[in-house]
Formats: sequence, C-alpha cells, structure tokens
Amino acid sequence: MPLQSVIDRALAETPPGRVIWVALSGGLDSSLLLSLATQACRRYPRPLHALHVHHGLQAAADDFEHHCRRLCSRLGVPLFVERVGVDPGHGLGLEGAAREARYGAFAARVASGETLWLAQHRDDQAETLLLAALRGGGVRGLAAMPAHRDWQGRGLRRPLLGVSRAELRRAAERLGLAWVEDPSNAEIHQDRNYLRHAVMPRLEARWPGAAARLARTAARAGEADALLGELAAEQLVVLGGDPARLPAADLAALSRPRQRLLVRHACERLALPLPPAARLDNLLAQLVARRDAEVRVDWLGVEARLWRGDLYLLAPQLPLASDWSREWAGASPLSGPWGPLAVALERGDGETPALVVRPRRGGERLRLAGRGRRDLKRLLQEWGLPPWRRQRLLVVWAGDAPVAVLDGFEAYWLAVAEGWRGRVA
Ligand SMILES: Nc1ncnc2c1ncn2[C@@H]1O[C@H](COP(=O)(O)OP(=O)(O)OP(=O)(O)O)[C@@H](O)[C@H]1O
Repeated sequence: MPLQSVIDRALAETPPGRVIWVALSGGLDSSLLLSLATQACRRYPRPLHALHVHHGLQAAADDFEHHCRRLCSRLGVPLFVERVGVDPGHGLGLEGAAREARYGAFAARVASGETLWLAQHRDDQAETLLLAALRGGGVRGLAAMPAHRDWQGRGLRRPLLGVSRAELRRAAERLGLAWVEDPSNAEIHQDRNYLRHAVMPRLEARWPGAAARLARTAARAGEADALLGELAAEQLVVLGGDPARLPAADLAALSRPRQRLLVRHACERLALPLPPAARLDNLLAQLVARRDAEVRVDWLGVEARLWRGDLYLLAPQLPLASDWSREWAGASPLSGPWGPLAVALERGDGETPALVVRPRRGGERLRLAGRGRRDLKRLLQEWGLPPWRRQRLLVVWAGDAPVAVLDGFEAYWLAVAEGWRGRVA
C-alpha cells in the first residue's frame, strides 16, 4: 500500500475533531510521519500537533529540539516541547528511565479522547519480538507493539508499523527531508542496536523478508493475546467479577495456566504491576491453604493475600505511625494520613465539639444506637474486617469518648456513636 494511503487510513480511523499528536523525536521516522500526517491533514482537515520530549541526556539533545522547531515551523504545525528529568536509579536502566519519563510527558500533554501517533516501523517490530523471545517472554511479549491501543482514555497509534525502515528512508529522501541521526543508534553494545546491525542483516541474507515475517508473527501473537484477554474477562465474571477479591477455591479448581491468566488479568484490571512468574506460582501453590491460614505473597507494588477463602490483590499501604493524630472540626475534608478524606461528622444537636482523630489503639468502646456500649474489637470480628483493613482504621474522639470509626483509606464510616451523624461528602 502506498505510504500516503497508510497515513490516510490511520487518519480515517482516528476520532474526528480531536487533536492528533505526533511524537516527534527528530529522527528519520517521526520526522517523516509528521510530514506525511501534515499532507494528509491538508486533504482531510484535522487538528495536528507535534510533541517533542527533551531528555537532556545527550549532547545532541539540543540539536534534536532545533531540528523539530525548524521542521514544525516549515510545516506550520504547532510544536510542544516537554523537558523531563531522567532518573536512571530505579532499576530501569537509562533507556527504560528515559522511556518512562517520555511517557510521563506524553500523558501530561495528550488529553483523554486525543490520539498520539508514534513512528515505530516494521523493523522495530521485528526487533521487539526478538528481544521479547530472548528474554523468554510469553504471548504478550511476542505480540511486541500493538498498532493501536487505548491508553487511559487516549488513543495510541503506530501508523507505520507495517512499513519497512528501507521504505521509510526512500520516502524521506524522495521528499528531501532533513532529520537528525541519533548517535546512540550506532552503539552496538545495546541489545536492540546489536540485533539491528549484527543479527538482522544475517537473518535477511538467509531468509529474505525475515523482518516482515517476524512482524507477522507479532501480529498473530497480538491476536492470541487479545483472545486470552477475552477468555480471562469471561472467567472473571464466572468467579464473581471482582478483580480485587477472587474466591480461592474456585480459582484453585481451574487449570494452572488459567489461574495464571486470571491473576495477571486481575492485576491489569486493577492497574497493579504483574507478578514475576516465580511469585505467581508460589501464590497459586498456596491457594488451597487452610481457611484460617493467612497467606501473603508480595511483589513490587502488590500485596496478594489469602484470607478466609478469598484471594485479595492490594496496593501496599504505608504503615500508619501509632502517634499520628489530627485535630478536626468535623467538616469535610479530613486531612487523613494517606490523603484528604471526603467525610464529615457532627453531633446530632449541631454543637460539634473539637475532635481528635487517631489510629485505633485497642480497647475502644462505642455507644451504638439500640445496642449500648460495644467493644470495637468485637465489632470488627462481627463485621469480618480483614486484618489489613483493621490497620487503616481511624477513631474519632470527642474528649475521652470515641464517637466514630472510619476507614482512613477508602473514606467511609464503619460505625458512628449514638447521637452523632457521619456523612460521606
Ligand atoms: N524524544 C522524543 N520526543 C518525542 N517522541 C519521541 C522521542 N523519542 C522517541 N519518540 C517517539 O517514540 C518512537 C519510538 O522511539 P525510538 O527511540 O524507537 O525512535 P527514534 O529512533 O528515536 O526516532 P525516530 O522514530 O524518529 O527515528 C519514535 O518514533 C517517536 O515517535
């Protein structure tokens, strides 16, 4: 398909009336993508913007920015430049950290309903598949990069994913386009560059069209991955539909591959990090733990807990210091230990005295309407509150009397004493 038709089609599939952003690095591919998108938008008018992220990592960073400015002013496309700091100290490596910073900048600029176009092509796709296979990745990894996906309400699109690098270069030369060569692309110690310069030419020499075939494999793996997503969603409905709380016995009755699929799917639905394979197997092996046994398996960003027959997937919470306390007049919001809480509390006669909010210490007794004075500990047992939720309880005191109990994380009242009114604002 001619290149311009590829772009026209991508344009036709992008929601009309909303801004299309081209992620412009200043390299060949994204400079060409922007030029082609500009031509297409002249024929089918659409708001088109370019977005350049300045990482400040290389001496060449300013050259990239200058090139982007020149190109955009020539094409008459508004350019937005985002400056980001890259912190390689989080175990992602420099490349990973730069990528994370870049996506942070994209997210800050591109609004919900708008679309971001990226310029990866077919050879990038083949390399991504090989890198995933060399890491021992599964279907998700082998699917490499999707041609389009929803990204928190925004569209992410790669219109050039089916086009070869050679064809893009020919097109750029035909157009007399200028671009900046990224000096780091020649550094062969980087895995991707090694594949590009040392491996792919050999594969192509032995199997002409190797990159195109690998990209086809990625597309097939992508389809299989989407089907697995559908299967997992259906299975989740059968298990009650709550990704944060899965019935352990029902989960244990499934085949191990289905269990893995479902837990990963549940994490995705909750926007939690996926478990490393060994952690997941460790967790699944304990699914049939005795009902009264408490099992907890953690991985970065997640606490998985088996409690009373259910598997809970939770984001870890910072522990609450036992001496934390807050004076409060009862009006919303309450400035809680993990952030503002949209709750209000008042005495029935409207004469609310000064209140103090503290973590639960034990031994509190509340006077409940129709039930008299009750031990909070007993009440917690009665409500069947999981232990980790007990740790986030806040007790509101009026003088030396506890008058209400609040979940300090999810902002709701668990108990309010007789003569008091609690509201969720
Ligand atoms: N600094 C940046 N600012 C804006 N977009 C970027 C930046 N770096 C990369 N991108 C986008 O992400 C895509 C993939 O990045 P990658 O690093 O693989 O490409 P590149 O070789 O730097 O650039 P190009 O695709 O322009 O040749 C780019 O095609 C571009 O759309």
